Amino acid sequence: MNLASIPRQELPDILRRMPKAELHIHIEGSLEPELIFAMARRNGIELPYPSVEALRAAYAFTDLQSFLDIYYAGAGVLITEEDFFDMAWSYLVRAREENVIHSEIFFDPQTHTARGVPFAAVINGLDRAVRRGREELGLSASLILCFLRHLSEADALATLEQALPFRDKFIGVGLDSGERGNPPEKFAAVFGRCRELGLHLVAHAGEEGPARYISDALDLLKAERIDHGVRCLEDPALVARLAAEGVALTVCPLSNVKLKVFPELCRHNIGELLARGIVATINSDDPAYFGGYLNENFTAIFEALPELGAGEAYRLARNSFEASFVPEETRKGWIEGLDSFFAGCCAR
Ligand code: HPA
Ligand SMILES: [Zn+2]
Repeated sequence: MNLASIPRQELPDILRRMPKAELHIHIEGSLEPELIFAMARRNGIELPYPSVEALRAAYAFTDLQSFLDIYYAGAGVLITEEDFFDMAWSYLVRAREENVIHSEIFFDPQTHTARGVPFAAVINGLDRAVRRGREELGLSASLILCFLRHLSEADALATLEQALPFRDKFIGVGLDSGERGNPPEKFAAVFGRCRELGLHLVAHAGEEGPARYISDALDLLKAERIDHGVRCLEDPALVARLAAEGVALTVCPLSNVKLKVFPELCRHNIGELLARGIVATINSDDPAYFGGYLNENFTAIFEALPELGAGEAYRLARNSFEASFVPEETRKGWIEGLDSFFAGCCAR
């Protein structure tokens, strides 16, 4: 397969059409302003914004915390099982249109249970959408429960207890929310317990927090993947370790620019991460808030970085399958499908 023979102008179309997995999407971050207004109306909730446009105009973030404030406020319209179903279904339909064939979806139960929404309403709504997605869209999807790191470990442990009766409805746990001042070690005990339970483990680290949080997430939490992780380049020994151990990073280019992790897309380090042999992937994070779903993240970053070509497109899609939590056989089948897709592109 001579990927170098593929002309650069064909890349946007190839990026959109190629099969891929998404491994870093917060389902609450897929809640579009239109859906926020529809749910507020049907649940009798008054929003502090007069219109969809006014709400969208408020999406001018200066950092992670300024985003989280508005993201948690938006999630306040989610009340019933139906709301959680509708949110997830709308994401899955969109993902299918973008040729996402597998998605590992984060959800933040504490954002909802703290408001009195039953845990069962959250997970049953999401699970119903995931199952319908498999059946009707042919899209493989699973759920990852995230603990909010600005809350206590005791709160995370209590959330895990609430989740255990639904153990078959999620495949792993993650760690999200404000990173600064909430280091991985704060959650070592709850991650230890999740590990004993056979859950997959991931953690946000090295988005706003230092490179040290990435190594601590690996050593103290035994995280199998790192969400974001882009600040690893500040520590050359860590970069060598990530590459040698094949630790995947779920990178989110549009999110990184909106939250000022990088000043502009053309300054993003995804090209360098790949060049150093890191298993990097592209993801949307919170697409309703950051200006694009998965394909928009791909096309925008490829347009911004001249060092990304067809070889990198193939590598990123392949990494997304290799880093996914599906059985080896499934992964192999998807990679064969990807190989045929790219062989077709070379032959044209
Ligand atoms: O990018 C993120 N970082 C931390 N917490 C989050 N919750 C939703 N998106 C994010
Ligand atoms: Zn995230």
